[in-house]
Amino acid sequence: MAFYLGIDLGTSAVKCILVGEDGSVRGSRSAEYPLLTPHPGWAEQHPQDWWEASVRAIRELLADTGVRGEEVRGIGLSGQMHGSVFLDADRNVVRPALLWCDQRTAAQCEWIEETIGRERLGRLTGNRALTGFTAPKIVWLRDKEPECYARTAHLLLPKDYVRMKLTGELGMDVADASGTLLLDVGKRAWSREVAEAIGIPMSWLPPLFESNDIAGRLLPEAAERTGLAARTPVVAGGGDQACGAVGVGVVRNGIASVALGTSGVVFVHDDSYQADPLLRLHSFCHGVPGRWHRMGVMLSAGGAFQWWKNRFGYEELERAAAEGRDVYDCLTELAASAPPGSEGLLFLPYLTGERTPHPDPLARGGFVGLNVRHDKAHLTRAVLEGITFGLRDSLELIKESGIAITELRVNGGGARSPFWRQMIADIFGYPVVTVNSTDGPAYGAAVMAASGVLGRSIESLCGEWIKTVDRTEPNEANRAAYEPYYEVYRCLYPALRDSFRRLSALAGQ
Ligand SMILES: Nc1ncnc2c1ncn2[C@@H]1O[C@H](COP(=O)(O)OP(=O)(O)O)[C@@H](O)[C@H]1O
Ligand SMILES: O=C(CO)[C@@H](O)[C@H](O)COP(=O)(O)O
Repeated sequence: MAFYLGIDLGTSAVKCILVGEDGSVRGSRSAEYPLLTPHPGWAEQHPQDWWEASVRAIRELLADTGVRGEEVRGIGLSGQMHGSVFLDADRNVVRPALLWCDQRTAAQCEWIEETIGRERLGRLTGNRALTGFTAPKIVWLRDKEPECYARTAHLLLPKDYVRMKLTGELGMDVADASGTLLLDVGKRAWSREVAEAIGIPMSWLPPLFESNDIAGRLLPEAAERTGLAARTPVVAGGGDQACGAVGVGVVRNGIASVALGTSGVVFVHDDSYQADPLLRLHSFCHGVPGRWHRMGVMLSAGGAFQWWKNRFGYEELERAAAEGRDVYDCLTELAASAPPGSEGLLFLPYLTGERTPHPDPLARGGFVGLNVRHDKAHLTRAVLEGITFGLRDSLELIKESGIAITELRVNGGGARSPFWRQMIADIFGYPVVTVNSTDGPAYGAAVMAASGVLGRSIESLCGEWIKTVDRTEPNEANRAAYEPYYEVYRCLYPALRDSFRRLSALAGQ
């Protein structure tokens, strides 16, 4: 049988899956790597760690499944977006990569918008300068580490580094390149005008591909390390949001997806290029050739729930260990014992700053409305509700743009929870659908590989391989109960914005 390997280079781990030619998943394997936070608000990783973890996960996956290297006919890559991999002329890593969730570049974003002009930047790239994006990271390097800047000769995004180790080739797909702020998203080509305006050498920017283009073939040394066959085709792949959307079949107008990973994303497909006139949503190329998408991105969605579990979920951790259950399931069970609205308690999930709809690295979290009746169940439910209200903000921007949505498909770790899926259906007011492929971005990367190797369209493979398995309808009583809470939630950030700034200054952040 022929198999396609999907590699998703996440923020905490790389996940590799093998998909058979009928679309079924034969097996998956993950390998973790550390996240470095040398200063508050900074987030870095060593590209070499990504490569070593990928080698380990692929080897173990082949051993677990008994699939032979020669049976893998194509490889596709998905990855955390925006991270800056700086390479010297010999393709050695110059310094650890700055990641999508790194917040150090507020001054550089301001400088870029002043230098180019926000309106002109929007016209050229479809987007604003946001702290997570790649171009501000390059400007930061020039400002703060001029020796590293002087040694740099090539720029890649995280998964492109792994592809370079697999194939020896430099390259980037237009979906992931959209998050650099250096791409003319409408034309699917580098924007010389932007690069020159902010002084980024065009020679640093690699060749561009569509996600299902074959961007190289496996090197003999990479074949030896991974157990795959030399010369196996490797497609360009895409950023994890585009791959995740393909992985749940969001490849035509009308279907939106909600990704509950560390970040939280509401994603809609666009047949043609449509930038958000006010630049509140990200407007990017899709992983489907000749298609685009818009999305709103929350920085801490699943990440805020993970924080709650790590800091306050010790009883549930113990119970989960004793009963052989998932700690998140114990926490959602606890949350379900409080009513919608958590009896007057709201949670703001901006624990690592925010992007959509409040592009503010200094935004912070909080519980508002606490009273003596509240216990851990209320607080846990409020955390999930606050994250979901934050995602609803992105949905509202999408609706304001006139995009008609008929169905929401969920992916990411949070989508495993039926309780959270019901909450999304109730707060968003749309049916929430899960599909047979639960491996999200890694599955989308495998679809891209099959598309490139077989010469079939991504849409037709999605149509054949991806099926609905569960549908959660909104509960009208809950929906009505949530609505007034959402109205209050929306007022909180504007009211607290200045206090967040003062608190960040007091904490030296
Ligand atoms: N059973 C579950 N119930 C609810 N949320 C969950 C569950 N399992 C995982 N999660 C959430 O999903 C997040 C991880 O999602 P994942 O897609 O693996 O993230 P990433 O790719 O960013 O590492 C966790 O931080 C947690 O918030
Ligand atoms: O910054 C973005 C999208 O713009 C994030 O989606 C990152 O690409 C990684 O997110 P997780 O998959 O780790 O949540």
